[in-house]
Amino acid sequence: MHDGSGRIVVQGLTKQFGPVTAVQNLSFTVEPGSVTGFLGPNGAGKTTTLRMLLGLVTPTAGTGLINGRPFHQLGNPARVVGAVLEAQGFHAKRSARDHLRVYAAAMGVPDQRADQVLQLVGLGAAGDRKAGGFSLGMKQRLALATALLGDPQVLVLDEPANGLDPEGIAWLRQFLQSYARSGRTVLVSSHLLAEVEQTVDQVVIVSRGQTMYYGPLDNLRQSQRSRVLVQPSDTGALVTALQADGITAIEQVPDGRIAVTGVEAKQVADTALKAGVSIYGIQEEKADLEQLFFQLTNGQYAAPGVAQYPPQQPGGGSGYYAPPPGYQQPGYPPQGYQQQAGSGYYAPPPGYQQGAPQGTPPGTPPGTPPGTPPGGYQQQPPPPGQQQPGQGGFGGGA
Ligand SMILES: Nc1ncnc2c1ncn2[C@@H]1O[C@H](COP(=O)(O)OP(=O)(O)OP(=O)(O)O)[C@@H](O)[C@H]1O
Repeated sequence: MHDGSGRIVVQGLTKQFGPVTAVQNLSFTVEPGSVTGFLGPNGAGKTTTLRMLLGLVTPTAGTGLINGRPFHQLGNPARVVGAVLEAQGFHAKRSARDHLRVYAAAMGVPDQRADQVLQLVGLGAAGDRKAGGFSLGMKQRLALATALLGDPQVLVLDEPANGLDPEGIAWLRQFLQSYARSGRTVLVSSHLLAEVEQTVDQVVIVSRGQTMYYGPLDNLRQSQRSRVLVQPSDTGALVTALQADGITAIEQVPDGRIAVTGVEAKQVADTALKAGVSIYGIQEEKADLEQLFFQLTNGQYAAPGVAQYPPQQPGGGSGYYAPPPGYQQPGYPPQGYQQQAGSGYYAPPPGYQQGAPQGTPPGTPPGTPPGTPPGGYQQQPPPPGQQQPGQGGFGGGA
């Protein structure tokens, strides 16, 4: 019926709702044994993608496969895929245990499994309580318990941290990681990078229905480029001197300082000294991951207090303003990621790809060295020793 690989393959998925392109040519692969974060701001197309993957929405184009099959060809899909799209739909007057027993019967697993999954999600003491009286966080846990009933090989969760308190979020992190470490596949969406940052092995970052980054979070982290903020006695003279030294990624920040990207403070200070320019203040600054996420998803430079300037015109005018690292003009493809040397200032962060062209799905495995060019992303061959459904020992099985 299916290949038992536990792999999710999204290939060229597209969904058009009338004039709205909710998802556009999205491609990625989620391997077993890993947690993949599916990240993007509100309206980016995450839920629509998950709904297509789970057979709830018909794609306009492309495919979403689990174990090599579309969802509706999985046979007893609840035994293969556990999914939570929203923590709703509980009968308010039914106890958590009874709710789970109804689902257990429908998918052919024994009643006792209800108590097992209640324990698993930390609701062991709340089994007799009516779901209608549950907090949002408890409903999230109950929804997760429902998804776990069939001891599925693949977990697909849409914003599972919504409504969870910090302790609940910490618990969820640990839970998802151990689930993946047992050889299962976990795909979890969020609009907050910080929420999943400590959990995920790789991320698919989407914006306006398109892939903005796909790869290990570490690669994105290592792509952060520092810049030097400097307060010179003579801005024009320092800029000229820097340019003469071949340093062209320079911008002005609103407080009057200039920001120089891709160099160390010492280099800027040495150039200033050579040019007879005094330095009144100098500081190295590193963009954090959250800023990179904003850049990728909003097309805006998110650092507070930093103005956006048009790209430098070769040889033209005052000509020393350049966009900050990673800056993207609104629209697509983003303009901020261009070649590093020569005409442009910015390299794409490792893993960045332009719209995931159909037929060449990316598939960089965790651990790919930083700096791997987008062209290096290829679909991975099946890893050896794939877990078969029902194996893996997490949660005891049904
Ligand atoms: N059934 C529908 N009919 C029309 N438009 C839709 C439908 N479902 C989603 N959309 C639109 O598709 C786009 C993507 O929505 P989607 O819910 O997939 O985004 P999302 O990333 O999950 O956002 P959120 O984090 O807010 O849930 C939005 O512009 C949304 O309005």
